[in-house]
Amino acid sequence: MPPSDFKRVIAESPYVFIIGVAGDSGTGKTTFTRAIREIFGEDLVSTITIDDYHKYDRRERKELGITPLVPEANRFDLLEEHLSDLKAGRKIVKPVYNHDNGRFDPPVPFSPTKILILEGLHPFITPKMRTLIDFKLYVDPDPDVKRAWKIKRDVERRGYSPDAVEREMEERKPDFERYVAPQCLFADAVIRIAFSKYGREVSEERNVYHVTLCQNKLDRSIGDVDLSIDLFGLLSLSERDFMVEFTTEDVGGRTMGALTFDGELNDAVVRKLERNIEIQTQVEPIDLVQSGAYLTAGDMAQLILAWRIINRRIFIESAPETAGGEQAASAERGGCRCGRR
Ligand SMILES: Nc1ncnc2c1ncn2[C@@H]1O[C@H](COP(=O)(O)OP(=O)(O)OP(=O)(O)O)[C@@H](O)[C@H]1O
Ligand SMILES: O=C(CO)[C@H](O)[C@H](O)COP(=O)(O)O
Repeated sequence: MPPSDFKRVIAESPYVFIIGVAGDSGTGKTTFTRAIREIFGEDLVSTITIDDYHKYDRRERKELGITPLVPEANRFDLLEEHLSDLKAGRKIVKPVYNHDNGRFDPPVPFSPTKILILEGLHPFITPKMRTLIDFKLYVDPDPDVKRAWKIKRDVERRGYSPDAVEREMEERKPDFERYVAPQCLFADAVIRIAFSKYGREVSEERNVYHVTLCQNKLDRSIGDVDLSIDLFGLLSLSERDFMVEFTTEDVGGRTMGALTFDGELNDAVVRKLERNIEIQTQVEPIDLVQSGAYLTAGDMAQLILAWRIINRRIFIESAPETAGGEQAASAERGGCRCGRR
């Protein structure tokens, strides 16, 4: 199938492709799937947050003295049932957890779309969930980045005080290490985020981070989307710092390809990249960057990741029997946390 046909093929196919995004609260799960939502649009993509499958409300968790990170505090049996239904094209009635008041709202009907993003603390926790998910992403910011994002978000949007957020993060840490972090062993891609090597203020003021995308090798490359540009020429023209590096990294005993970006690319580079993608995929220009603005390392990682996910989806179309299989990684590799902590 030529790459330019992929959007139509996905729209017409009965296959429900599930993207699982794992990571702690406020770690960028929604942010890093933005390109996918922008490319395919609301008709084709919907999102389920696993928070909706908490077993207890906030008050009950407090009384029981457990965090939402403990698997028993969640209804994974119901989530498995719902994922199976959605995968088979059936509607579900989904619970709703309300972060504003810490209680459950009435359940809502939810219809399957051709691309379903499942994001939360535990998307890869059970073998059945791992089998149902077609592409697994683990988002892994450095602890200091995670702290800064979480405080900003929870103070500004969820009404907590900075002290309360810090305290909660400390309390959650053991459960995070025990139940959430090991899931990176099952991921097809791991995104690591650190403050920019060009200075923390560059991150805080301009959203520029040092982003590494660790990836499994491709099933089979459709490889025809040429993201290549005359990097040296363009970087020489670039008004701001930008770096790109390719190495390999050990992720829980697996060797993954690691593509790192840091800094910003200016308008000329962005337009050329967008034009390349547009010509080769026939998708609308991906408006990640406003005119005259800069493409950050994080935007770049999103684009590559989006293309990687599309690649996996197309592979399934041509070899459906291989879909949803357990990845090579196994929790038995034991204890390792993405090989870096
Ligand atoms: N790449 C990024 N660059 C800058 N800030 C970011 C980035 N990713 C996340 N953030 C910050 O962290 C906050 C949370 O991000 P996001 O909503 O993507 O996380 P999440 O993991 O989906 O959170 P949750 O599951 O708890 O809703 C954002 O509001 C933003 O302030
Ligand atoms: O880990 C989380 C996922 O976002 C939240 O802490 C969990 O969903 C509970 O939410 P709240 O703190 O609003 O009661």
